[in-house]
Amino acid sequence: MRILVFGAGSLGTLVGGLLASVHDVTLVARDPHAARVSAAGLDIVGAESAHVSPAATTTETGHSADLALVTVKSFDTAAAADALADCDVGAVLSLQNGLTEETLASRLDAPVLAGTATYGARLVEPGRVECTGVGRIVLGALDGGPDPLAERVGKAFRDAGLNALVATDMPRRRWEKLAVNAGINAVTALSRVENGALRSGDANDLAHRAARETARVARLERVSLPNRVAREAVDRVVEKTAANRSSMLQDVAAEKRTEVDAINGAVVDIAADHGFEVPTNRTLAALLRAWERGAGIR
Ligand SMILES: NC(=O)C1=CN([C@@H]2O[C@H](COP(=O)(O)OP(=O)(O)OC[C@H]3O[C@@H](n4cnc5c(N)ncnc54)[C@H](O)[C@@H]3O)[C@@H](O)[C@H]2O)C=CC1
Ligand SMILES: CC(C)(CO)C(=O)C(=O)O
Repeated sequence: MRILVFGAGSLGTLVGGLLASVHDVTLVARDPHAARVSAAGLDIVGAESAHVSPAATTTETGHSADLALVTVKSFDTAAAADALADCDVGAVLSLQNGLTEETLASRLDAPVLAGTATYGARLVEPGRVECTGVGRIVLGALDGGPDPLAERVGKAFRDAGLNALVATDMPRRRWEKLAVNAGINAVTALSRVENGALRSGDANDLAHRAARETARVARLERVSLPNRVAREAVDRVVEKTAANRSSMLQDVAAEKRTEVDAINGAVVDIAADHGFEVPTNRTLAALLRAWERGAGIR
């Protein structure tokens, strides 16, 4: 399969690099990473290890591929979609956090698949990516149901040794992941704690409230996600990732823009479309945006 990875930073480089053992992969990245991969190949280290040689370029448009993986941060999704609109791609799959597929689908002709990724990835230096945890990629039709295209993509991922599952209930899975991110990311980022600090007490209560509101908005969107399931998902992920610093905490620590708009912000916006108020998500989003403005990155 000819696969274009749009936005090869940490996750895109890891997944694209693993896919390159079997498929024809092109990483769209920024220099010096793109130049280094072109010149000397890519080292994958950590929980996965390989040396592979995908193509790498900073050119964003004019590509032709069977599949485009979108792995930019959520706030770069619209720009990525506009660049992909000037490519010839058979399908698009987002592995991003937050609700980004709608942005892609509204700007692109190609079918857009939904995806979630729990692999851990860190770009250590140009040309070198660390797999910090072997997770799973789940993908499927954006509106749910069986999908032959998703099956082909899932097989292509498994052929390259990736742990990939094709699911027929992506709407529920996306909203459950959103509830987990809405509950964990903002709370850990604002209080500067590891995920495990959300096991109990006020922080656990706050994470549950954000997740419960997200589940309620999911149901307004006709996605069946009971409050209990969302709360339990938060607790399960907190337990499993207790020693992790959430991606949003890492962004705040590095004084980088966060994905709050596509997580708590998306919950607020979609709730508002239904005339519904989500005070916990609104407060978390407002605090993070205030921090971003104060840090001069918004
Ligand atoms: N890193 C991880 O372990 C995981 C990340 N995710 C999600 O995956 C998405 C990506 O995360 P990361 O890889 O960590 O972020 P990242 O910031 O390391 O990678 C994004 C890359 O896209 C590049 N980019 C943006 N616009 C571009 C353009 N127009 N042309 C070329 N390159 C462009 C940036 O330079 C950056 O290197 C996020 O939504 C994140 O939440 C999900 C699961 C795990
Ligand atoms: C699941 C969780 C919360 C793990 O840290 C995550 O997705 C993130 O940090 O963005």
